Amino acid sequence: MKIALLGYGKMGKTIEKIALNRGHKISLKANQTPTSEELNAVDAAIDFSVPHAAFQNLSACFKNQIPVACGTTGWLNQYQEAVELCKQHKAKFIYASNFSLGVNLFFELNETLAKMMRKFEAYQVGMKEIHHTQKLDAPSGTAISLAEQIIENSNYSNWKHPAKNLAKNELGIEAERIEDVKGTHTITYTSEIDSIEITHKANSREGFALGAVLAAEWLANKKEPGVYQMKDVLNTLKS
Ligand SMILES: NC(=O)c1ccc[n+]([C@@H]2O[C@H](COP(=O)([O-])OP(=O)(O)OC[C@H]3O[C@@H](n4cnc5c(N)ncnc54)[C@H](O)[C@@H]3O)[C@@H](O)[C@H]2O)c1
Ligand SMILES: O=C(O)C1=N[C@H](C(=O)O)CCC1
Repeated sequence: MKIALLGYGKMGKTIEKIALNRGHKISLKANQTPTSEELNAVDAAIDFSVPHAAFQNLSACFKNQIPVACGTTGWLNQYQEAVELCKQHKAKFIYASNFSLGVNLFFELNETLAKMMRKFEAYQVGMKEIHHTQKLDAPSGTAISLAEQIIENSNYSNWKHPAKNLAKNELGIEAERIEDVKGTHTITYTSEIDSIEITHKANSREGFALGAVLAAEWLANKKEPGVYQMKDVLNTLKS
């Protein structure tokens, strides 16, 4: 299929390699919001741009009914508005804070662990994410997704970054920036007696890129318009 890459930076370039290997054509590489004319020449769009541009790029896709997979983080204050606009235009949309298979398995592990630990009040939960120094947002989108899963399955009521002066029901998220780190997320349950820790470490950007291409393929083949999740894509691949 013909793909538009909205954002041709580190991720856009990695996605291009994976998409070409899977037989797709990159018809547009844009570092600005695409025009309707540009969008109407493609079958699907993949947005890995910058936080302040994501909503505008998505709106352009929805208005032209171009299926769009969005991996850009740091714009979630406009997510509900994007959902409404997508529905209004009967478009197809997936946002994932993390498209990699490994992190999506880690999400399942995180949810299960949170459910297991819910009744053990002696344990405090902490979260830390580490990314490269060019990252614009903190905490990472993945850390926010992980925190939301824990909050849904525990007595924590909200997350806080930076993780300072935490109230009893606040889950602290620490963020560190180190040259060239692709993405590491650690969740720790600590009591006076011991600690339980789970970590996901991305060794390259290829996992994110493959997941995004799979999501764009899935959306382009999907008949029904709607707002979908990476879970829907992975469930289809499993069956
Ligand atoms: N969901 C995931 O799996 C996942 C994985 C990695 C990165 N990300 C996110 O993807 C985004 C991009 O990451 P990156 O490492 O490629 O960043 P990057 O800075 O290397 O690339 C971003 C690109 O977007 C371009 N850009 C600026 N304004 C634009 C606009 N209006 N329209 C389109 N493009 C525009 C920039 O010129 C740049 O080339 C970030 O938000 C990051 O957090 C998500
Ligand atoms: O490199 C980035 O930037 C990443 N962003 C996503 C996030 O914010 O969670 C996914 C991991 C890499």
